[in-house]
Parts: sequence; structure tokens; C-alpha cells
Amino acid sequence: MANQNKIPVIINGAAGKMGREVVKAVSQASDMTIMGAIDTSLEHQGKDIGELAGLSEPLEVPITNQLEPMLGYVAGERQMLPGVIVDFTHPSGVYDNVRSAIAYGIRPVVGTTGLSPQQLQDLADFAEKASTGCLIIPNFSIGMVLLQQAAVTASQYFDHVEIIELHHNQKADAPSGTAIQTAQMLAEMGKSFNPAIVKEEEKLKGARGSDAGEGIRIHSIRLPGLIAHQEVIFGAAGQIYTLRHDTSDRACYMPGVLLAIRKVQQLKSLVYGLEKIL
Ligand SMILES: NC(=O)C1=CN([C@@H]2O[C@H](COP(=O)(O)OP(=O)(O)OC[C@H]3O[C@@H](n4cnc5c(N)ncnc54)[C@H](OP(=O)(O)O)[C@@H]3O)[C@@H](O)[C@H]2O)C=CC1
Ligand SMILES: O=C(O)C1=N[C@H](C(=O)O)C[C@H](O)C1
Repeated sequence: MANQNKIPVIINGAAGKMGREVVKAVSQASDMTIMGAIDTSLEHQGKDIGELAGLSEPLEVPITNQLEPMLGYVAGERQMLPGVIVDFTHPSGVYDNVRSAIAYGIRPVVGTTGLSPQQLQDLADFAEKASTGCLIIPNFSIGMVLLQQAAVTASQYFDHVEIIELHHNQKADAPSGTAIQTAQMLAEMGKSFNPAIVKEEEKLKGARGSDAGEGIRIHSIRLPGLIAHQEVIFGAAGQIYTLRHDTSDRACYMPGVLLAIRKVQQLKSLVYGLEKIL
């Protein structure tokens, strides 16, 4: 396929754990071309992202921390399909990254978690006004979509549920974006969970986890050796129903990321969640 018919992709957070996986996946997609790689980490400035991602050949795309010039450059390449920026950076920078991309007409595909409900609403309003597609996806794995669907089904029959999420100890935000999204899905079922049986008292603050609304609690575990795992545990008299998803390789997110890059081209507003584009 000639380069001008390929989707131009910028990867933000390209030197990170997810960013390097995205570099590998996008470089192997015949309908996409990597136009730029952004990362704020000083030690990786100027390095070739292909080499950093462990590809056999360099991609001749150097890492830079200059987001706005890169957005301007890709937006200026008028003969091409609309540009897409994939963001796997940090909760502290993602809001500004997404606003800047939309301002340049570059469509964001966002995996970074930690956006507040207010920030999500602001970005949805901004994308709507700009008629620009934007995908914000707390979890790109198909297994998690299936777990969430099963949890929604089970929630019709169980009144007691708790969520446990377990991640590597380099994760910045807690609880995970996925756990928050899962709790929201259950909370939207129009009922409250975990009716009090006794008056509880936390002897150590946080012992009962965080309150995600409608009585749903999330417990976060951080340990080296973990990647990303989640359990949704339903209880009723005489039975426990446990749903669990385990990640063993970050490659599991890549089919979802590539799908999102293709789908965001057709959108004119912000869409939240992988399940909406499957
Ligand atoms: N939606 C999904 O399916 C998934 C989402 N995630 C989320 O993706 C995000 C990244 O995860 P992960 O790859 O593990 O993290 P890493 O820390 O491995 O990678 C993030 C990279 O982004 C860089 N960075 C930090 N802030 C900025 C910024 N403002 N602009 C550009 N680059 C920046 C970091 O540099 P430095 O090291 O110098 O800070 C680092 O190189 C997290 O929020 C995580 O929760 C992760 C897995 C799956
Ligand atoms: O930081 C991670 O690793 C992950 N973050 C996302 C989240 O917060 O839900 C997705 C997945 O759990 C991996």
C-alpha cells in the first residue's frame, strides 16, 4: 500500500512498556505508518523507536518530546488520511495531550488511565465541538470485555459483589481504570449492592477498599511479578461466583489498539470503552 493511503500514527509514550508494544504492532500493520514517536523520558530522546522496541531493523523514527510540533507536522500532511495519536503515557499528562491532539484535528486513541470524570466530560465536550473522533479505552483486551459482560449478567442475580485488581508495582494510579469502569457498569444496573448486615468499623483505614458507588468496593494490590489481573467476586448464601482475567503479555492489548486506530477514523465524537467499537 502506498504510504499516502496508510493511516498516519503518532505514538505518545513510545519508550514505555505499552508504547514499545504499540510500535511493534503498528509497524507490522500494512495499513498504518508511524509518523512520530513522543516520550518525555530524557534517557530515550533521539533514539530510534524501532531499535528501542526490539525490531530487527531501525524504523528511522526518532523519539522526541515535542508534542505540538509533531501534531502540527502530521496535521499539515493534507494528502493523507486523518492522523491518529495513540497515548500510553501518565495520568498527569494525558488530559493536556488529548486536548492538544483534538485542537490539531488529530484523533486520539487513549489507553492511559487516571482521567477524572470531570476531565472525561471536558474532553467529550471538546471533541464534540471539534467534530473530532476520540477513543478512550481503559482496557484493550477482549478477555476483559467478556469478563465485564459476564459481571453485568451476574449482577442481575447477585446482590453482593467486590472487585479486586492486581497490578505490577510501577503503576501510578489506583484503583485501575478497568476496575473503575467495571464498577460503573455494575452501578448502572439500577440497584445497590452489599446491603449492610452488621455495622462495620474499619480498624485500619482502607481495610474495606475504596467505595466506587452503589456499595461496590474495589481493592487494589501492587506487587512485582504481576502484570494486570482482575477478579469480580459475587457472593450469595452458600455460593461464590468468581470471574477472573489474567494478563501474561502486553501483546494481548494490541488487536484492540489496532482496531481502535482504524475505528477512530470514522468517529466525530468521544467514545469510551472497547465494547462500543467491537
Ligand atoms: N488501556 C489499556 O488497555 C492499558 C492501559 N495502560 C495504561 O497506560 C499507561 C502507560 O502504561 P505503561 O506503558 O505501563 O507505563 P510506562 O511508565 O512504562 O510508560 C509510559 C511512558 O510515557 C512517558 N511519559 C510520561 N508522561 C508523559 C507525557 N506527558 N508525555 C509523553 N510521554 C510521557 C514515560 O516517561 P518517564 O518514564 O520518563 O515518565 C514512559 O516512557 C498507564 O496509564 C496504564 O495504566 C497500560 C496497559 C494497558
Ligand atoms: O497499568 C497497567 O498495567 C494497566 N492499566 C490499565 C488500567 O488501569 O485498568 C489497564 C490494565 O489493567 C493494565
